[in-house]
Amino acid sequence: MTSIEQRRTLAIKQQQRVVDTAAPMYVQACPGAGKTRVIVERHLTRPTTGARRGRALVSFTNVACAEIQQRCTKSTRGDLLRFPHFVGTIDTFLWRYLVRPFIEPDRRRHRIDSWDRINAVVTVRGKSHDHKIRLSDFQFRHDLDTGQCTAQVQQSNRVYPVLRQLKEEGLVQQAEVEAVRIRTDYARHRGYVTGHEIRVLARHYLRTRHADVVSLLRTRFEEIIIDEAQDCSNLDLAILEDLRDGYIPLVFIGDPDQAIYEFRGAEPDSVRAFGATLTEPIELTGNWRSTPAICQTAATLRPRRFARPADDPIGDHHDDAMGVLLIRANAPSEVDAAVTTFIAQARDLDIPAEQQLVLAHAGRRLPKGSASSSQPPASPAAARVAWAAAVLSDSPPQRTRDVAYDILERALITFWYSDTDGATIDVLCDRYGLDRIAFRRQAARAGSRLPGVDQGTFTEWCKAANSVLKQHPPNPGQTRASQSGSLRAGTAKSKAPRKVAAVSAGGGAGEIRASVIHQVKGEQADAVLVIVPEDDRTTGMVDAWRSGEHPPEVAESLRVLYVAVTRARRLLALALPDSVYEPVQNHLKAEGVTTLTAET
Ligand SMILES: Nc1ncnc2c1ncn2[C@@H]1O[C@H](COP(=O)(O)OP(=O)(O)OP(=O)(O)O)[C@@H](O)[C@H]1O
Repeated sequence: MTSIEQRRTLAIKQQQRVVDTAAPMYVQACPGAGKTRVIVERHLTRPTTGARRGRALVSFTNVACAEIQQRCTKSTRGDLLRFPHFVGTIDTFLWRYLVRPFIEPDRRRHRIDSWDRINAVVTVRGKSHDHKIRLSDFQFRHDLDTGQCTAQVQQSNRVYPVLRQLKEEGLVQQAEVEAVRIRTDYARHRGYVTGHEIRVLARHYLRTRHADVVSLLRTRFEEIIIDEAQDCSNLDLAILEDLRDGYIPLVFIGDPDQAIYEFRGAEPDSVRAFGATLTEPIELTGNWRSTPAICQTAATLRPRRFARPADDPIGDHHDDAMGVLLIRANAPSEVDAAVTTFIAQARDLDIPAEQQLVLAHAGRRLPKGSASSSQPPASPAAARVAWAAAVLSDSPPQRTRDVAYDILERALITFWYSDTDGATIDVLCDRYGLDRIAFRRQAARAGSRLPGVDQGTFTEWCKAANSVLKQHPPNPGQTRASQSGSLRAGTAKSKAPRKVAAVSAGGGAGEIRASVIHQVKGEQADAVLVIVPEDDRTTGMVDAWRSGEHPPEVAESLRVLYVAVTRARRLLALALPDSVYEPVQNHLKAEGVTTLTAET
């Protein structure tokens, strides 16, 4: 048996190879392999040629970009984040280098990072009332052959209540068709572009002005590193194929087993196939994050056709003998008891609350009252303003603060000028002659004077909030266009404002965090509880897990489970219904995974 030092040396050698090898390169990394560290190291140590030629580090989320930024800054190399380099999201990269320079002068486009920036909402007429879902709650897919766009509601805590109603009334498909219609209208007729349109345009310019696009990129970048490559959609891969064919050096680094955006066309086979056109994969197989039992459990979840030995646990918990905790939880009501058991076990291991994470595939499976505070409610406007007031009183991260100010600014403009949908705050400021910076200051002042969310009913809160808005006219001497922009409690009249705002008390401090799995990609926690629900797919999914043959209808569910399991550093707990409890337990045991049982 090789010693831990030897195993770490091997893993560091693998990482070093990725740092040193010239592009093009395909890197297939296991969970916890330290991809970000390797990418930053490459950026720190490999020179670029020429003062105006840099490296592009492209990722899919702001969180991943922030991590890269933090590490460069920590190494006192903040210069590596600026010109001629690029560190940012794929959306910004495509916009800045493949779209914006080529837009025809007569076709104005306004880039927005989310459809929430123009308050775009999909309305579907229901039996008793209209159902509203934010356009940002849909995922879009582009058919490469026909150019046709389709939409799907994205699972999240905030979308669940309305999604349930739509399902009950058989209106989901209608909502999705309407989402495509609204999106097309905003993009075609008003020139707004978000990630999807940017990709469609990038592909268009790659086809119509291929030589120009490729020449710009080759002059500007030594290489382009694509992090979290498993999230590439079919459209992203088509764009990357064009870049590869233009001899642009690509470093394509990811973990296809963690591909969980199949609807967008992020299919692990396509990601692997594209990677293989660059080079033979360089593998990172050392897991710096998890215990041996967690690495073994992850290995059981990979499809047989890509089976490989469990990744090597080489981090701080490499010799932690803790087994995987199995908890029975049948009815949704038993989930709370499972969480209590999990917390008790985590406490026994001295794992603090902020290192405990409860995960489920869909928001409705999470324990009651555990809604995440980081996203505002979908509607009504008054609930969003209450959310903004509540989160701003708790020193939120910059991104949450920006969303909150955006909501307050919109509330103020709506209060004074009525309808604001379909335009960004910048456009509205232009329209009404407001100084953008002064207006943000005013919205911040109004926000700080909004009533607290812990007293009275929501009707009372709205009344008090309206009088605050009334004291903040955007222009001196302003009169209201109409009364229609006042905040209204709607059906939440007698509810507590905090509940309507969906913000947990104390901003979640000291409380356990719960999330849908899609929202914790790339993160880690000392203790993770994964809730496996009882539904019509559970048995099929567990059968596939046991056999290693993953048919298409459950393959992505198993990858989602894989992502969840691999977030854990020390304690992994699975809450399982009776129907699959024994099969999972037996399977893990047969695969040599130590399990612990707990009755709730
Ligand atoms: N060479 C190393 N020495 C010590 N710790 C390391 C090393 N490489 C990575 N780590 C640590 O391992 C942990 C996992 O790294 P990271 O989060 O970058 O993994 P990842 O490859 O992005 O995983 P995933 O895809 O599962 O999110 C981090 O805490 C990181 O600091």
